[in-house]
Amino acid sequence: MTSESLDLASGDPAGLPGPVLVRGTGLLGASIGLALRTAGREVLLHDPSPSALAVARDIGAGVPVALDPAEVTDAGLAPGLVVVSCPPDVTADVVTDSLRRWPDALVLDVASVKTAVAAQLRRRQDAGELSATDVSRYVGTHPMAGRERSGPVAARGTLFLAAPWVVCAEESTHPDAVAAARGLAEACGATVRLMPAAEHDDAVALVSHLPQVAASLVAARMQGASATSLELAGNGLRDTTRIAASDPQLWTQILSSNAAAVLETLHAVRQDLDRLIVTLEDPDAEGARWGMARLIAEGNAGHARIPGKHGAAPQAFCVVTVVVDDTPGQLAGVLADVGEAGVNVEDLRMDHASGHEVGMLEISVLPARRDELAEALTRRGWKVV
Ligand SMILES: NC(=O)c1ccc[n+]([C@@H]2O[C@H](COP(=O)([O-])OP(=O)(O)OC[C@H]3O[C@@H](n4cnc5c(N)ncnc54)[C@H](O)[C@@H]3O)[C@@H](O)[C@H]2O)c1
Ligand SMILES: O=C(O)C(=O)C[C@]1(C(=O)O)C=C[C@@H](O)C=C1
Repeated sequence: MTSESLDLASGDPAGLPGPVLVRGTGLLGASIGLALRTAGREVLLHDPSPSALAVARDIGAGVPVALDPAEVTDAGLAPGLVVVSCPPDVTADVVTDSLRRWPDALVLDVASVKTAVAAQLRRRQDAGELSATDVSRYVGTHPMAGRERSGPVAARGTLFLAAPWVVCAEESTHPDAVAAARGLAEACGATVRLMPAAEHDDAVALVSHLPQVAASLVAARMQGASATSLELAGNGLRDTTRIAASDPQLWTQILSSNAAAVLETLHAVRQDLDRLIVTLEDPDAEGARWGMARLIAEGNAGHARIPGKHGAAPQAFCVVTVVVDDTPGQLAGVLADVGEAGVNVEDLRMDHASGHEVGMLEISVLPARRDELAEALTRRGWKVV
């Protein structure tokens, strides 16, 4: 089966079955709850951790409910869709429990690796623990958006805006389950990508799991660094290590359930690393400099292929850097003036120079607008560097 061979129901966020019960109210679950609440949907929450549940409720992600179907049905709150957003290693159990507990509901999960969950459900069907009809009410999904932080405190209702949301339907998946997944993704502002689970897992090994491993490996080298060395750290280190702050428990589960595909990418990286090491062992040897240049150039070529903002073709933006005082209101002031200048902000980041009470605000804009914006901000009294 290929991505194209699926003939699936079209999505309509308005047709998303409700209420939506979110099982697992951490980063993903609470973010989905927030996005759906903003879209005016009814969201029910459940999490075995009372504190995760309470925080999700307090930030407005939904209303906690008991898992007792009779109690929930009596209250008129039987879920039309169950979203399983718990750790990968319990996802198949919670999906199975949801299919059994809510025989009229559609069920989907958001775990980062898809073939493992599908295989566990198939085994349960083969063992007679789930019927084919039960399994047809389930579809595996994966929003390609997240953060390096866990738990509902880190949740954002805007997390999924313009992000791809992969839906891995099988031939046996009921079209209503796919339509519900599409409705959920679109209600959260994401863009649906239909893809077989195996193709998805190979893809994320390369574009998500390898970057995590690379960031962790680079950041791990900093453990033994002296304070003096670390004070020199600039954007190079920060850009390459943001996701090194991710949850070790979550990533152990992700990497181990996609081990074969991740291993393939790591072997390729090892070959490149070995190649580089050889050139550096004797940098003056014939061909060594060319070898180094080739590796960096290969990186240039790979980087140029990474899609830009909103999944559009890669585009080089220009950065206007403004020095702002580290005081309340400065950021809002600069942005208001950018708005006044009529220039669209394509990306934004803020850095703090260590030891100085100022921030460096980097405003990415289309190249054609850079000089105009720099002049407009300078005229308004901002220090543009
Ligand atoms: N973190 C990301 O960037 C990201 C992105 C996309 C998808 N995902 C996937 O989303 C899922 C959740 O990840 P997260 O980052 O929100 O993790 P998280 O640690 O922030 O939240 C997980 C929540 O699940 C709860 N939980 C544990 N066991 C449960 C059970 N049996 N039933 C219901 N809830 C249970 C935990 O108490 C916790 O509140 C994972 O499967 C992950 O692979 C994560
Ligand atoms: O941006 C981040 O912090 C992420 O961790 C996001 C990211 C990714 O690699 O893109 C990480 C794992 C998830 O399964 C999906 C998204």
